[in-house]
Amino acid sequence: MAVVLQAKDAIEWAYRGEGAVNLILAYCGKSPDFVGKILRIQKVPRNGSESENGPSALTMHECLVWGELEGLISAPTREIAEHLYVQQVMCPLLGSKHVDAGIRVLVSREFLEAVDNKVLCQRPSWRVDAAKVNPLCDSVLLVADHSIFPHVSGIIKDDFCVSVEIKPKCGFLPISEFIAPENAVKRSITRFQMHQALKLHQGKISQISKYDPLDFFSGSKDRVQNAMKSLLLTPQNNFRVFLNGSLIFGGLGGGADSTTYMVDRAFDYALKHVIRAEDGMRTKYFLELVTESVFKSGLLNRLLEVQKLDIIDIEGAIHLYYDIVSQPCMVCRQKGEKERYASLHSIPRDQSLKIVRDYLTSATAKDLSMMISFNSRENGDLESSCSTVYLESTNQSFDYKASFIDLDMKPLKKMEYYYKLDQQIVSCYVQMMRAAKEVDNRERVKETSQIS
Ligand SMILES: O=P(O)(O)O[C@@H]1[C@@H](OP(=O)(O)O)[C@H](OP(=O)(O)O)[C@H](O)[C@H](OP(=O)(O)O)[C@H]1OP(=O)(O)O
Ligand SMILES: Nc1ncnc2c1ncn2[C@@H]1O[C@H](COP(=O)(O)OP(=O)(O)OP(=O)(O)O)[C@@H](O)[C@H]1O
Ligand SMILES: [Zn+2]
Repeated sequence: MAVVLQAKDAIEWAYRGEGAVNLILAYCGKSPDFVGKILRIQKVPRNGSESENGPSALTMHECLVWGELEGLISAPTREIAEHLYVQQVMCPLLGSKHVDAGIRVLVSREFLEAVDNKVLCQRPSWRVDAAKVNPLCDSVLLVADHSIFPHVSGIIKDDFCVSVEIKPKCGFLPISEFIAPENAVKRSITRFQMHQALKLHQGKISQISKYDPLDFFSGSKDRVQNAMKSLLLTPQNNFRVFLNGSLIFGGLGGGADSTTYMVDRAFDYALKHVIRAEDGMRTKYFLELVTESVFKSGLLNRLLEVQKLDIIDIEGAIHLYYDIVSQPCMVCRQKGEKERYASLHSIPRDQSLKIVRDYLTSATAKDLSMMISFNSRENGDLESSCSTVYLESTNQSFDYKASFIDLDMKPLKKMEYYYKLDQQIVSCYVQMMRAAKEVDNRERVKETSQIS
């Protein structure tokens, strides 16, 4: 008999965090069906009406793009279609060992309302203002809790588990021939770095991140280590650390400017049950441990391949989008350069569909996060289904498990937004660089005139 979570069950679920689209609850009860799991519950924007945002299946054009997936066209709701997407697209690409697609659990409206009320005071206020739990969902996702350590028997071991969450963002520079000459900077500066300038300008962050995705994906241990140090200095929504499921570093509830993290000594101290080292040294060794496991897992090579399914950049893919939705191409119209993109507008439909499908898959891969959980291996621990990593600095071995989370399908209609955002990011960056150069020049002129 299928379980349907009721209002009374809400007490056993505690707020864990959230992103823009989903609310995450961790199980704190005793039912073996739920121990070690989280619930991923869809939210709905407060400014949208319930019926507009209630469960609906894919659009007609999305069915064209994703129609080859088994059961997709007949999927009665978007949630079911998205679940199929994770199972059939993202799992094979990223490796089923690293993805828990989860199972759908039925919920009553009363359960969703009870949860919404219960977690209200724990959520960041700007997230509360933006969205609430979608009361119209009839099911939610039950997924493994990657912030605690899984064990062979399914039983959670009674010791310390530390886990990191990293949102690496796009790890390569585009080389598409369709990038307009005025946007050539995209070939040499990462989208992440340029986006930082826009976020700063919009007041979404107070400081530019020191993190460079190219370091993280470089394949060089020193550069990965560098990326880890930068994440520690400016975590934003790219870096979090949990101890036994509780956040000990990084911002709760996502968002770009996280400031609610432990700093320096407190974080170092919190690691004392995990990293055997003197005060002040644990953070450094912990970063070494993460670097080592990121390296050993080979996860980034795989992720980069999926990100690189975006071969012609949004500046190319947008033209195919307009063909798929049978609308006049707004970009060609706006640019008045029809000839330049004529080759794109004349490719066979099945190829357009594949390129856009790959673009959207890549968009998921550019936005997902990875979680790596660690459990110290004691001498007596013989049996382990996990990979192990050795931390030379402290002479400790750890079991670790690496997983990807947030593998949502990106809506096809977001293509227009992606194009606009891309142009906005580049133009803001170019303007900021120009302004910085002018200031620089003025200072130089001033210095020269002072000397002479
Ligand atoms: O466009 P980006 O790179 O800002 O990515 C968005 C993320 O912003 P950030 O990583 O902070 O820059 C954004 O993250 P936050 O809400 O800022 O934590 C979302 O992940 C968004 O995806 P979706 O709309 O929830 O499906 C993300 O949108 P997608 O581009 O992945 O659709
Ligand atoms: N399986 C999991 N195990 C442990 N923690 C998780 C899991 N899934 C999500 N979380 C936590 O909840 C947070 C929000 O989850 P998620 O990224 O899935 O939300 P989202 O709304 O889809 O995000 P986005 O804003 O990127 O669209 C994550 O950053 C992570 O800290
Ligand atoms: Zn066009």
